[in-house]
Amino acid sequence: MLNSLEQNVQYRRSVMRVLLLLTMVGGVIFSILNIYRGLWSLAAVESVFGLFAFFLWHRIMQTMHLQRWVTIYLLPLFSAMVYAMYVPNSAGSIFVWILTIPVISYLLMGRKQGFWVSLFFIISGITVYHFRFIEGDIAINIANSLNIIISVCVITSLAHVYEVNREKNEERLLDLAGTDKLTGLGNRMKLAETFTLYAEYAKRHKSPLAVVLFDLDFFKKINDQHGHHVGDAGLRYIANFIQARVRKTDLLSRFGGEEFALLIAGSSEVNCFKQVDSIRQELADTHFTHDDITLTITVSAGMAMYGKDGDNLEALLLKADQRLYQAKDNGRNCVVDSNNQQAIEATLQTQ
Ligand SMILES: Nc1nc2c(ncn2[C@@H]2O[C@H](COP(=O)(O)OP(=O)(O)OP(=O)(O)O)[C@@H](O)[C@H]2O)c(=O)[nH]1
Repeated sequence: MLNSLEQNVQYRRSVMRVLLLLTMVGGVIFSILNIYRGLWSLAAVESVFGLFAFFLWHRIMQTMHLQRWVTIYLLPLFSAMVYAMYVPNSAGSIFVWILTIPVISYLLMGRKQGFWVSLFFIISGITVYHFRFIEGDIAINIANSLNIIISVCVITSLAHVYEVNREKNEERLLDLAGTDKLTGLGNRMKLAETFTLYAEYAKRHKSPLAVVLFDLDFFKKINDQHGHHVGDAGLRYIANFIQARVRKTDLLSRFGGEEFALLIAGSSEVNCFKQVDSIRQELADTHFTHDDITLTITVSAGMAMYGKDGDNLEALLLKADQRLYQAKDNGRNCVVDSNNQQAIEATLQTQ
């Protein structure tokens, strides 16, 4: 599953590909036409853009610096559109290309940059158009100017509204893709995305980051004895219970069937252990009631620390999972971290 950043990049790569193809075809056709008309400078600019588009054709699908290439390509392209109107003997119909600027810049640069780039080149385009093509009858000039300004406003507004809605829909879809339906918590995708950000921060600031795996004890019994709907309610109850006892910056996600993963950022190992253990203890002391059935649900947990136990999510989850299994072997309803791991191993061996 793609994260939000990658999703946006893929979409822009496809739009850029279409633009490059059109520029290559347009570059060839218009440079031949302009050579024929004796507009050498314009023909040279168009040929250069055709070649530039050809150069970018494969690169744009692989580059890590997509936005940089988009900017390097679009700013001279829009300048060339304005320049094409300025060249003596060029056709007034070139102005229709100016109308494509808001659509192209919103699609490729997003809402904010797209707006400013559109504004700058549209104003430049209109100014050059008036300077080159508007003369004679005042009434016709006013009508021409109004036509141009209104059509530019319509296209820019539509591009703006489209991009705002597209961004919102994309955000909503990614939100849904990262949410577990039963509990409303984040899922594995959300966990992986958040871990990437938190790990980057932890590395840079040398601050602690813990990965905790919780697993409900004897959960199968609850399903078997009281039905799946009670099991589901139990999962929601545990999700809310833990969520209410962690900080807003901690991320609780549903990792699998009856497993939850918790990322705790900025707390030392000792403090994380205390926090997780107090959640476990409080849960064991609390009753859960659903459909007149009252139960006590307990959890076992395994904890791993970024840096000490690994520097990627897979390694940390593996370590936390091993400790979770030790907690299960140790009789359940307990938390295992690197500090009590050896003591537990020793106890288990002497048994
Ligand atoms: N109600 C419900 N049950 C689920 C869901 N996902 C997984 N389960 C159940 O969770 C249970 C997990 O059982 P086990 O893996 O045997 O673990 P356990 O019974 O909790 O025992 P220990 O983990 O060893 O303490 C299975 O019965 C699954 O059907 C879910 O979304 N809803």
